[in-house]
Amino acid sequence: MGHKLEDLSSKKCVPCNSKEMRAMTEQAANELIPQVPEWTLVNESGRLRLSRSWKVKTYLKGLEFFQAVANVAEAEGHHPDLHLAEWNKVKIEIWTHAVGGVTESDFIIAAKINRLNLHDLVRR
Ligand SMILES: C[C@H](O)[C@H](O)[C@H]1CNC2=NC(N)=NC(=O)C2=N1
Repeated sequence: MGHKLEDLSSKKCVPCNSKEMRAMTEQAANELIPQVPEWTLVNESGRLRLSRSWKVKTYLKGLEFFQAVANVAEAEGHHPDLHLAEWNKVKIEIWTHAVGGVTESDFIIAAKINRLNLHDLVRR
């Protein structure tokens, strides 16, 4: 990945309760979004979050997917919202509850999720 203005996936999340934690503006978030392909920025009544959906091969593979994401989340101390609906539809939403919006930590987690090898779990 070279040194493309600090690859997000090689950064660490900062604690959500840290003092310098502030929600990003929509403009700042839009500038970062190209660095997390397939994620979209959604505005839920003024609160920004990152969202991405996948179809998994089986219900159990959905849970395996969640376990892989949970391992990233625990390592970073930053925890995405995990949804599994209609047996094979996984949706992950990431936002910083503590500030009611998105922070760089959310982008870092999204970048790390993008690097998971999900080949065996998701439908093509
Ligand atoms: C103290 C600790 O950092 C906080 O409780 C964390 C845990 N994980 C978290 N995850 C997310 N996504 N948002 C938070 O505000 C948050 N808070």
